[in-house]
Amino acid sequence: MFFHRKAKTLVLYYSQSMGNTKKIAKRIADIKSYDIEAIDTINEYTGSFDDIMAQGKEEVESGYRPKIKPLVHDIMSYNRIIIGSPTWWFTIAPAVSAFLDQYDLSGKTVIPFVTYGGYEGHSLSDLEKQCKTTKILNPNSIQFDAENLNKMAISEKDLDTWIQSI
Ligand SMILES: Cc1cc2nc3c(=O)[nH]c(=O)nc-3n(C[C@H](O)[C@H](O)[C@H](O)COP(=O)(O)O)c2cc1C
Repeated sequence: MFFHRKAKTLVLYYSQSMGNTKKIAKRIADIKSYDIEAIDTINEYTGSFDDIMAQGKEEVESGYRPKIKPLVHDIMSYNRIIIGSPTWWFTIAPAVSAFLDQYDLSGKTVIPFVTYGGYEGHSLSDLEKQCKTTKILNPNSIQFDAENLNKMAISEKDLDTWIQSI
Protein backbone atom coordinates (compact mmCIF):
# COMPACT_ATOMS: atom_id res chain seq x y z
CA MET A 1 0.00 0.00 0.00
CA PHE A 2 1.28 3.49 -0.82
CA PHE A 3 0.83 6.54 1.30
CA HIS A 4 0.96 9.89 -0.44
CA ARG A 5 1.39 13.06 1.55
CA LYS A 6 -1.40 15.28 0.35
CA ALA A 7 -0.10 18.45 -1.30
CA LYS A 8 -0.96 21.46 0.83
CA THR A 9 -0.63 24.81 -0.85
CA LEU A 10 -0.33 28.31 0.58
CA VAL A 11 -0.61 31.41 -1.59
CA LEU A 12 1.58 34.29 -0.36
CA TYR A 13 1.70 37.70 -1.95
CA TYR A 14 2.85 41.23 -1.38
CA SER A 15 0.80 43.98 -2.95
CA GLN A 16 1.40 47.63 -2.40
CA SER A 17 0.35 50.12 -5.00
CA MET A 18 -2.63 48.98 -7.09
CA GLY A 19 -3.61 45.72 -5.44
CA ASN A 20 -2.66 43.96 -8.70
CA THR A 21 -0.66 41.16 -7.10
CA LYS A 22 -3.39 40.70 -4.49
CA LYS A 23 -6.01 40.35 -7.23
CA ILE A 24 -4.05 37.57 -8.93
CA ALA A 25 -3.29 35.82 -5.62
CA LYS A 26 -6.95 35.96 -4.57
CA ARG A 27 -8.09 34.58 -7.89
CA ILE A 28 -5.71 31.63 -7.51
CA ALA A 29 -6.88 30.99 -3.95
CA ASP A 30 -10.56 31.31 -4.91
CA ILE A 31 -10.38 29.03 -7.95
CA LYS A 32 -8.19 26.39 -6.31
CA SER A 33 -9.42 26.72 -2.69
CA TYR A 34 -5.89 27.29 -1.42
CA ASP A 35 -5.03 29.09 1.82
CA ILE A 36 -3.82 32.64 1.30
CA GLU A 37 -1.93 35.28 3.28
CA ALA A 38 -0.40 38.67 2.56
CA ILE A 39 3.22 39.51 3.27
CA ASP A 40 3.04 42.89 4.95
CA THR A 41 5.54 45.46 6.16
CA ILE A 42 5.39 46.75 9.75
CA ASN A 43 5.72 50.33 8.53
CA GLU A 44 3.37 51.26 5.71
CA TYR A 45 4.69 53.00 2.62
CA THR A 46 3.14 56.46 2.53
CA GLY A 47 3.08 59.43 0.20
CA SER A 48 2.25 59.85 -3.46
CA PHE A 49 2.90 57.23 -6.16
CA ASP A 50 6.01 59.21 -7.15
CA ASP A 51 7.21 59.30 -3.51
CA ILE A 52 6.88 55.52 -3.26
CA MET A 53 8.58 55.05 -6.63
CA ALA A 54 11.52 57.13 -5.35
CA GLN A 55 11.65 55.34 -1.99
CA GLY A 56 11.43 51.98 -3.78
CA LYS A 57 14.35 52.91 -6.03
CA GLU A 58 16.52 53.81 -3.08
CA GLU A 59 15.59 50.62 -1.25
CA VAL A 60 16.23 48.36 -4.26
CA GLU A 61 19.54 50.04 -5.04
CA SER A 62 20.78 49.83 -1.45
CA GLY A 63 19.49 46.29 -0.83
CA TYR A 64 17.31 47.55 2.05
CA ARG A 65 14.96 45.03 3.69
CA PRO A 66 11.92 46.49 5.47
CA LYS A 67 10.71 44.83 8.66
CA ILE A 68 7.79 42.52 7.94
CA LYS A 69 4.97 41.16 10.08
CA PRO A 70 5.26 37.48 11.05
CA LEU A 71 3.05 35.11 9.05
CA VAL A 72 -0.08 33.77 10.71
CA HIS A 73 0.01 30.49 8.75
CA ASP A 74 2.62 27.90 9.74
CA ILE A 75 4.70 27.63 6.60
CA MET A 76 6.14 24.30 7.80
CA SER A 77 2.79 22.61 7.27
CA TYR A 78 2.69 23.44 3.54
CA ASN A 79 4.67 21.60 0.89
CA ARG A 80 3.70 23.95 -1.97
CA ILE A 81 4.07 27.73 -1.83
CA ILE A 82 2.75 30.09 -4.47
CA ILE A 83 4.46 33.45 -4.04
CA GLY A 84 3.69 36.68 -5.85
CA SER A 85 5.54 40.00 -5.93
CA PRO A 86 5.08 43.23 -7.82
CA THR A 87 8.09 44.30 -9.89
CA TRP A 88 9.94 47.17 -8.24
CA TRP A 89 12.73 48.67 -10.29
CA PHE A 90 13.20 45.55 -12.41
CA THR A 91 13.39 43.18 -9.44
CA ILE A 92 11.04 41.99 -6.67
CA ALA A 93 9.72 44.27 -3.93
CA PRO A 94 12.06 44.64 -0.91
CA ALA A 95 9.29 43.28 1.35
CA VAL A 96 9.35 39.98 -0.57
CA SER A 97 13.14 39.84 -0.37
CA ALA A 98 12.84 40.43 3.38
CA PHE A 99 10.36 37.56 3.62
CA LEU A 100 12.61 35.22 1.63
CA ASP A 101 15.61 36.11 3.84
CA GLN A 102 13.61 35.07 6.90
CA TYR A 103 11.60 32.04 5.79
CA ASP A 104 13.04 28.76 4.60
CA LEU A 105 11.37 27.37 1.47
CA SER A 106 13.95 24.63 0.84
CA GLY A 107 12.39 21.28 -0.01
CA LYS A 108 9.10 22.87 -1.02
CA THR A 109 7.64 23.21 -4.48
CA VAL A 110 7.43 26.92 -5.24
CA ILE A 111 5.29 28.54 -7.92
CA PRO A 112 6.57 32.12 -8.29
CA PHE A 113 4.82 34.93 -10.09
CA VAL A 114 5.38 38.63 -10.56
CA THR A 115 3.21 41.46 -11.81
CA TYR A 116 4.60 44.44 -13.68
CA GLY A 117 3.55 47.48 -15.61
CA GLY A 118 5.66 47.45 -18.76
CA TYR A 119 9.16 46.12 -18.19
CA GLU A 120 9.63 43.21 -15.81
CA GLY A 121 13.43 43.24 -15.99
CA HIS A 122 14.82 40.32 -13.97
CA SER A 123 12.08 40.23 -11.33
CA LEU A 124 10.87 36.69 -12.02
CA SER A 125 14.36 35.16 -12.18
CA ASP A 126 15.35 37.09 -9.00
CA LEU A 127 12.27 35.69 -7.25
CA GLU A 128 13.16 32.15 -8.35
CA LYS A 129 16.75 32.57 -7.11
CA GLN A 130 15.77 34.12 -3.78
CA CYS A 131 13.31 31.28 -3.03
CA LYS A 132 16.39 29.03 -2.62
CA THR A 133 14.52 25.89 -3.50
CA THR A 134 15.22 23.41 -6.25
CA LYS A 135 11.60 22.74 -7.16
CA ILE A 136 10.21 25.66 -9.15
CA LEU A 137 7.01 25.00 -11.05
CA ASN A 138 5.23 27.05 -13.75
CA PRO A 139 6.69 30.53 -13.02
CA ASN A 140 4.71 33.37 -14.53
CA SER A 141 4.97 37.11 -15.05
CA ILE A 142 1.70 38.93 -15.50
CA GLN A 143 1.70 42.25 -17.28
CA PHE A 144 -0.59 45.11 -16.43
CA ASP A 145 -1.27 47.94 -18.83
CA ALA A 146 1.56 50.52 -18.74
CA GLU A 147 -0.96 53.36 -19.25
CA ASN A 148 -3.72 52.07 -17.02
CA LEU A 149 -1.75 50.40 -14.26
CA ASN A 150 -4.52 48.36 -12.69
CA LYS A 151 -5.78 46.81 -15.93
CA MET A 152 -4.39 43.38 -16.73
CA ALA A 153 -2.73 43.26 -20.14
CA ILE A 154 -3.37 39.53 -20.67
CA SER A 155 -6.81 37.95 -21.03
CA GLU A 156 -8.64 36.44 -18.05
CA LYS A 157 -8.73 33.22 -20.07
CA ASP A 158 -4.92 33.10 -20.29
CA LEU A 159 -4.66 33.84 -16.58
CA ASP A 160 -7.11 31.07 -15.74
CA THR A 161 -5.27 28.58 -17.99
CA TRP A 162 -2.14 29.19 -15.91
CA ILE A 163 -4.13 28.97 -12.66
CA GLN A 164 -5.57 25.62 -13.75
CA SER A 165 -2.00 24.36 -14.28
CA ILE A 166 -0.95 25.12 -10.72
C1 LIG B 1 8.31 51.35 -6.45
C2 LIG B 1 7.76 50.79 -7.74
C3 LIG B 1 8.63 50.39 -8.75
C4 LIG B 1 8.13 49.84 -9.94
N1 LIG B 1 9.01 49.39 -10.88
C5 LIG B 1 8.54 48.80 -12.01
C6 LIG B 1 9.44 48.27 -13.00
O1 LIG B 1 10.67 48.29 -12.86
N2 LIG B 1 8.90 47.72 -14.13
C7 LIG B 1 7.55 47.64 -14.33
O2 LIG B 1 7.12 47.14 -15.37
N3 LIG B 1 6.66 48.12 -13.40
C8 LIG B 1 7.13 48.68 -12.25
N4 LIG B 1 6.24 49.14 -11.30
C9 LIG B 1 4.81 48.90 -11.50
C10 LIG B 1 4.36 47.66 -10.72
O3 LIG B 1 5.23 46.56 -10.89
C11 LIG B 1 2.96 47.18 -11.15
O4 LIG B 1 2.05 48.25 -11.16
C12 LIG B 1 2.49 46.07 -10.21
O5 LIG B 1 1.48 45.32 -10.83
C13 LIG B 1 2.00 46.64 -8.88
O6 LIG B 1 1.57 45.58 -8.07
P1 LIG B 1 0.70 45.84 -6.75
O7 LIG B 1 -0.49 46.64 -7.17
O8 LIG B 1 0.32 44.47 -6.29
O9 LIG B 1 1.57 46.58 -5.77
C14 LIG B 1 6.72 49.72 -10.13
C15 LIG B 1 5.86 50.16 -9.11
C16 LIG B 1 6.36 50.68 -7.93
C17 LIG B 1 5.40 51.12 -6.84
